[in-house]
Amino acid sequence: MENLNDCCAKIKPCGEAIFISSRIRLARNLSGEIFQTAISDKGRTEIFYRCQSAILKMRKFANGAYCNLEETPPQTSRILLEKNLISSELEQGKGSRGVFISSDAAASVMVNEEDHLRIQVIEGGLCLKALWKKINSIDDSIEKYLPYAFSSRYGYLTACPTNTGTGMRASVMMHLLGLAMSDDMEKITRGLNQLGIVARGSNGEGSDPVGAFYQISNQQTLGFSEQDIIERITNICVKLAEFEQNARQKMLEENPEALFDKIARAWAILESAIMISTSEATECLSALRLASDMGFMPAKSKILIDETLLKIRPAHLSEGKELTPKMRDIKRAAVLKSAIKNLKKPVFGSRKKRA
Ligand SMILES: Nc1ncnc2c1ncn2[C@@H]1O[C@H](COP(=O)(O)OP(=O)(O)OP(=O)(O)O)[C@@H](O)[C@H]1O
Repeated sequence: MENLNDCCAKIKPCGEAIFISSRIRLARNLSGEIFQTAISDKGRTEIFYRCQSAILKMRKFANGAYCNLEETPPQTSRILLEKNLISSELEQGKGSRGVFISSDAAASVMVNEEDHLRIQVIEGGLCLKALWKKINSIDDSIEKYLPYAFSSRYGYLTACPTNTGTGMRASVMMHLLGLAMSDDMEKITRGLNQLGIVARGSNGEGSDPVGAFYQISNQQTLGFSEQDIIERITNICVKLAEFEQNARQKMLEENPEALFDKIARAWAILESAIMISTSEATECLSALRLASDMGFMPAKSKILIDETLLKIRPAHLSEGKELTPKMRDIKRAAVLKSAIKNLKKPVFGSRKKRA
């Protein structure tokens, strides 16, 4: 089995433009077993070991890394959370629970989260169709060893009824700063809800869309096939990206001063702050991301910007040390100052015709 840190190091931001990353997760439970919400500690531990033995029969997980969250220091589990390898529900949960990470770090299986199993795959860009093939094959392999709770009428049975059916959430993380700056996101979010789609913040359920990073995913899992859901989310995300491009273009034509001011201020803050919070830093980096997309900074700046967005998050910043919030804010400002030195300052005179 691989070392957890080496495995995590394989996760690298890829500097995509509007479509940052795609994710599919499947919620699965073992047939005849009590759901997490009502199970005893002993029952939870038994489920954990049953799942562990099945998952480790697959080479990609046996050669990957494994983390038992009951025995893991919070600094390590926070790193896994910040890398999106686990959810906050698993991180904050109690009792026997853990995560198995594949050798390429692109797939992970959480055990004893809200459901007995939460299988997930993540990749950069808009690629839900390819991810579906991948996760479907992982799901089939696990099912060879673990019989799933399944009803021919309802589909996969889950701890929360909102996941029953396919048990699938397909999501795309998008950078929608143009729409957010034009105050259109509230209207769009309402429209999406009417279509059974939800726009969450970048940290998932209940999180704020700091920096206009939105995660677009399906709300409905019952009555549709997996392919239908994937096609629907893909089409909607393509449409949203079109709206975003239009919002950027409109801003440039009708109110360039506001756009340039936002970017210039972001640069100035990152260059000179003495202490800075994660959310303020994320907002500023988000503005530079937009500058890079719109041709005011080199396109390749996005790789460094995305790496920095991860580096400034609390657990990554602390590097295993106990830092107070103030110490973190001071260190974050220093990290940003040095990152900025490797970027070209935005120039507003020259730009590509269209982002
Ligand atoms: N497209 C994506 N790219 C990268 N990370 C993602 C993406 N979608 C979700 N995530 C991450 O996955 C984690 C869980 O997200 P979320 O809470 O929305 O879903 P869930 O736990 O699968 O669903 P549910 O709310 O139904 O239990 C979060 O940390 C979130 O940042």
